[in-house]
Amino acid sequence: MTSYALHGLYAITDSTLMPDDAALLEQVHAALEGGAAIVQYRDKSDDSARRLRQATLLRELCERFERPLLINDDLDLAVACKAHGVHLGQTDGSVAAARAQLGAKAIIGVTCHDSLELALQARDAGADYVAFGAFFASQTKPGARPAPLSLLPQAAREVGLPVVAIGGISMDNARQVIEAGANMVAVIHALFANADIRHQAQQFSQQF
Ligand SMILES: Cc1ncc(COP(=O)(O)OP(=O)(O)O)c(N)n1
Ligand SMILES: Cc1ncsc1CCOP(=O)(O)O
Ligand SMILES: [Mg+2]
Repeated sequence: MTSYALHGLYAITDSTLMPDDAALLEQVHAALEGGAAIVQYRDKSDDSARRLRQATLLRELCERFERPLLINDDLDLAVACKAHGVHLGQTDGSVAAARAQLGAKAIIGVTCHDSLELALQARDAGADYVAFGAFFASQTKPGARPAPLSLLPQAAREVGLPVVAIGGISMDNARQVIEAGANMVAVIHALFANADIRHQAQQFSQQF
């Protein structure tokens, strides 16, 4: 069981929008000031030294705000940088392995695409939240499998875990997924491509 609130804006980093350490830290700092409840380090590069350095810097920054840092895809990196959790896609490893490595208090999230069945499996395996999407067209991941809004009320009723909505979430549609049952909105482009990240984070956070 985690002691962090799994509710509100879930900010996910993007190495193209944050090309170096300074930009990464400045942009995530602004998102935290604006009220982001959770941060995920998502970096698809194979530069392991940079990944460990940046993840460690972000974990220290998040701790100053008393917010959790999760690592996307990479359990070993999560362990190495002492992150507060990990986000696992369907091919990113098991919840059991993550729990064994990270401990009982870690936050483990699982991608469930458009499938309630995958969410029930993730819950039974010990996940702390489930993530569905893409609900809208995503600039960051244009090929992401679409998910219908009708999944959210079902998931809120049947899974019994906090629910994350992801994929093309913007200030124009965040209310739709929240009203349908999402406890968190995971956002990349509409947050970090904005000229005023702090204000944008405030706007998203105020939707809850
Ligand atoms: C909060 C959250 N939800 C879903 C994802 C997507 O994870 P995955 O399907 O493994 O895809 P990649 O992000 O690894 O491309 C996520 N990262 N975070
Ligand atoms: C990682 C991921 N998984 C489904 S959509 C997506 C990208 C979300 O980014 P954006 O908020 O820019 O659409
Ligand atoms: Mg993944």
